[in-house]
Amino acid sequence: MSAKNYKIAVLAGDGIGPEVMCEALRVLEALSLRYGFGVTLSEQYVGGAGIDHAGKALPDETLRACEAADAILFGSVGGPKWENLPPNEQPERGALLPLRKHFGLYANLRPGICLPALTHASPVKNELIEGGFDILCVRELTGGLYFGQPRYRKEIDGEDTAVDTLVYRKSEIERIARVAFEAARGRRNLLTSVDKANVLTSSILWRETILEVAKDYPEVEVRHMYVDNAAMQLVRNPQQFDVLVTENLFGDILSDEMAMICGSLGMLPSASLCQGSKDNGLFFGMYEPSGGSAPDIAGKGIANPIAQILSLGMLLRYSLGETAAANDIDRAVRRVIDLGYRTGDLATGAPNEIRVNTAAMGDAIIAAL
Ligand SMILES: NC(=O)C1=CN([C@@H]2O[C@H](COP(=O)(O)OP(=O)(O)OC[C@H]3O[C@@H](n4cnc5c(N)ncnc54)[C@H](O)[C@@H]3O)[C@@H](O)[C@H]2O)C=CC1
Ligand SMILES: CC(C)CC(=O)C(=O)O
Ligand SMILES: [Mg+2]
Repeated sequence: MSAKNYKIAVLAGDGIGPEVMCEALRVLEALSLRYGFGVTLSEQYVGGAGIDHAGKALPDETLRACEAADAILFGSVGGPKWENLPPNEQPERGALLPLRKHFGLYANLRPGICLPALTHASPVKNELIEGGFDILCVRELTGGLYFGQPRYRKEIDGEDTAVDTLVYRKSEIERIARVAFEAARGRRNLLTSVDKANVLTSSILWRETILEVAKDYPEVEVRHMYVDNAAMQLVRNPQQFDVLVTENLFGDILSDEMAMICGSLGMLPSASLCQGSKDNGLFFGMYEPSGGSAPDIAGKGIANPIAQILSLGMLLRYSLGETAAANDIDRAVRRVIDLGYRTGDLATGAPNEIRVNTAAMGDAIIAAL
């Protein structure tokens, strides 16, 4: 039994964020009792909630709480209420991206696991994914189009014109490549690097750098794939992938596709980790579902809390080193899915399904821990 006390900044955010966060915190409480570790939560406003309560998307107090924490558990931000604000004040550009940049969270791990019992919830033909599949998307998170400068909108030659810049430094590609190769080494030793090297100069550098880093990992087979083909191959034959590494925008898009072929965006967690590890092999990180605030279902109590709960599992594993507790979460989620528990996003109408809302899915997972 450990006698540790961990500090976690909890940023539930907007839309379904608070609803799914509530279930993750109940799971955390159950695990802290089971394993005897203490948790001090600092619950803070972020995103639209930050704007409404403190006048900006990332209030100073929220940032300070994150800086003081061992890890950040994040919900989601954004929604129609705030989308007409100036772009840099909106929840996404005013809070989420600055948090990623501030903490240098360049390595975004998105595990897309299609559990065998969920193949029927996937839009992919079932004969193509019999037995499920397991893909790890390693997305570069602090570079590329989302951060590149210059970025502006102004009148040029009498016409309203907008510019975003896709820029990557070699060192940024190299460090994400190493994360991906290390991950592949512990899995099926297969790395697919996704780029657009037939068109983009940044992708040519990306591909060259991947090949250079590959020399340090001779046991890992490297495949290169253009992003348009990758989008198609994911629905044609997802089982061909093991680890997939790609730049920020491509990873954003492909990971939503990956989530859906696993059954639902509500299943896909994520870990965003910073450079290097603490002395003990653990990382500072921010953990959040891969999806957004889902305004279309927010406030109804029907969102799937699994992505948030699995994100908590990643936090326990990568930032706190509470491996047994993390394993309990993964096992419990598999068990409730095997037992037939389904929120609306996963339901197919099969006779053995037990339709549940957000809270009841939380109850089922806690009971299965
Ligand atoms: N990390 C974050 O905070 C992110 C925020 N956003 C923001 O979220 C807002 C909505 O964006 P959308 O493009 O609609 O994407 P979204 O990911 O919020 O929703 C897409 C679809 O997936 C469904 N969905 C997502 N999570 C679900 C869950 N846990 N359970 C059941 N269904 C779920 C939604 O109901 C919707 O039909 C926008 O303001 C966007 O900028 C989007 C992505 C990530
Ligand atoms: C606002 C976006 C950059 C967030 C997003 O879509 C993501 O992280 O997947
Ligand atoms: Mg996204």
